[in-house]
Amino acid sequence: MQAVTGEEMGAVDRYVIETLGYPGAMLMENAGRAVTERLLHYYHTGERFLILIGSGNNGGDGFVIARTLKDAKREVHVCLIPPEEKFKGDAKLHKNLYENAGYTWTSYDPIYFQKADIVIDALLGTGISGDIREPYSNVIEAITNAEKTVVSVDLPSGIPGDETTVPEGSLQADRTITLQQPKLSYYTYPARDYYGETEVVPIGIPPTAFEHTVKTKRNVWSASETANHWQPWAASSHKGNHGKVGIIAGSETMPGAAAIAAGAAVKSGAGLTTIATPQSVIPMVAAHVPEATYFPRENEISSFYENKDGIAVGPGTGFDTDGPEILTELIENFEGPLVVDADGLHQLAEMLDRVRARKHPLIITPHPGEMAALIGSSPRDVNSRRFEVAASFAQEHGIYVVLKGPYTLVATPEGEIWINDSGNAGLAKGGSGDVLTGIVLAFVTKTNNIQPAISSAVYMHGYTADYLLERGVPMETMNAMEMIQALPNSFREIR
Ligand SMILES: NC(=O)C1=CN([C@@H]2O[C@H](COP(=O)(O)OP(=O)(O)OC[C@H]3O[C@@H](n4cnc5c(N)ncnc54)[C@H](OP(=O)(O)O)[C@@H]3O)[C@@H](O)[C@H]2O)[C@@H](O)CC1
Ligand SMILES: [K+]
Repeated sequence: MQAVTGEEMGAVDRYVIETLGYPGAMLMENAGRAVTERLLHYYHTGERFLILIGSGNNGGDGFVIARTLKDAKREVHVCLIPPEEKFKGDAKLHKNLYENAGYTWTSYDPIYFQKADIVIDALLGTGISGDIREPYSNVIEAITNAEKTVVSVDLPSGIPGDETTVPEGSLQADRTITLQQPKLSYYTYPARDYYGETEVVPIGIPPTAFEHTVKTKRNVWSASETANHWQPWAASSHKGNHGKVGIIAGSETMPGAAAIAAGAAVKSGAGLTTIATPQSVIPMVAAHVPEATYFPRENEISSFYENKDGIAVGPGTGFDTDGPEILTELIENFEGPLVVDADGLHQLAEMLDRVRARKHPLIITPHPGEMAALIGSSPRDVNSRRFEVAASFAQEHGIYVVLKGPYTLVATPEGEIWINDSGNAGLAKGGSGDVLTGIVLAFVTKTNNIQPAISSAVYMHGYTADYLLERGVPMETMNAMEMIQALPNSFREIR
C-alpha cells in the first residue's frame, strides 16, 4: 500500500476530477459512506454521535457521514464550526444534500458534548498548514476536555499528512478512519501516537491516478510481500547454493556482536558463514556459533572476501586502526552485496566518493544517530525528516539505506521507499541491530533482487520481536539471543 503526503493526495484528487472526469462530490460521497460503514460496524449499541464540521472538504465528508448515519436512524448532532457562508464547492453541495434530506445542524456549542458518546472529528484534513488557528484550536481543546471517544476522519485534526512538525494542540484520536491511502505522518513519530487505532478505507480512486501523479514511491512492506518474495530451498540444494557469507565483526571488547550477527545469519538460511575477527576473540565467538568457520582479522583481508557471495562489516569491530583500509578494499573490490553497519558506518562518511563509484550493491543499516553522523546533522533532524533523508542519501550515493527506528525505512538507489510495518520497542536495544545485519546478509546473498530481500529481512526481524511479545516476553527483557532462537517460528509462520 502506498503512503502519500497531503499535497500528493490533493494532486491525485485533481487528476481524478479534471482528467478522469470523476465528480469530486462522488468521491466525497464515497468517503463519507465508507466512514459511516465503519462507524456502524464499531458502534452499534445506540451510541450518540456528535459530528464537528470544519470549512474544508474534511468538513464536507462530515456532512455525508451525518446524512448517512441519520438515514440509518442513528442519533446524531451536527455542529458547524465556521459560519455557513464559508462552505463552498463539494462541501457546500453536501451541506445542501444534508439539509434537503430534512436534517438540521447548529452552530458549535460545547454544550453538545454532554449528549454525545462519540465525537466525529471532521474539522481539518490534509489541507491543514502551520499552527492550528482559532477557532479550531479552541474546539480541539474542548474535545480533549470532554473525554469522549474521538473518531477522526482521514487524519486527526492538526496532524499534517507529511512529515512536517506536529502542531501544538493537535487532536488525540481514539480511532482514525483514513481515506484511500495511508498518509505519511502515520509512519512518523510523534504523529503516529495521535492516530489511535487506524484503518484505511477505499473511496474509489483508481490506481492509475497514483501512477500518473505521485512521483515518489513509498510503499508499505508487510507479511504478504515477505511471503511473496520468499526464496524456497530446493530439496536438491547443497550448502554452496545458499550463499557463502562473510561477517567482519567483533573485537576484544565487543565479541558478542560477532556471535549475534553470525548466529542470525546461520539461522536465516546462510549456507556457509565465516567470521573474520581478531585471533584472540575467535575461541569465545566459536563457543557460541559452532556452525561458522573463522578467519583471523589480522590476515590479508582479500583472501577472506574473494570467495564470498555476500559480506557484512561493522558489528562490534571497533575499527580504530585497520577499519578504513578494510572498508576501502571491500567497497572498491568486493563484487557481491556488501552490508555496512555500526562501526563500519563511522568510517563511511570519509569514503562517500568511493561509495558512489562502487558498482555492486551496498547496503547500510544506520540508526538515526549513525545516519545523522553520515550527513553531518543531528539525530533529531534525521527523525524529523526520515523519509527525505533516507531517500535522498540512497539516491545520491546509489546505495540501499535501511534507516532503523519505528517503521524502519528501506530506501533504494532509485529513491523508492519501503516502510516496514512489523516490530516493537523491544528492538530498541544493543544487539538487536546485529541480529538484523545477520538476517539482511543471509537474505541479500541469495538473490539479485536486493530491495525485496532487505525488506523481507527487516520484516522478519520485527515480526520475530512481535512474536516474542505476543508470547509474553516483555519488551524490557527481549534480547538478541532470544530473537535468534525465535527465528524458526517466524520462518514457519511467514513463508
Ligand atoms: N483527496 C481526495 O481525494 C479527497 C479528499 N477528501 C477530504 O478532503 C480533505 C482535504 O480537504 P481540503 O483540502 O479542503 O482541506 P481540509 O483539510 O478540509 O481543510 C482546509 C481548511 O482548513 C482550514 N485550515 C487550514 N490550515 C489551518 C490551520 N492551520 N488552522 C486552522 N484552520 C486551518 C482552512 O480554512 P479557512 O482558514 O480557510 O477557514 C482550509 O480551508 C481530506 O482530508 C479528506 O477528508 C474527500 O472529501 C474526498 C476525496
Ligand atoms: K479530521
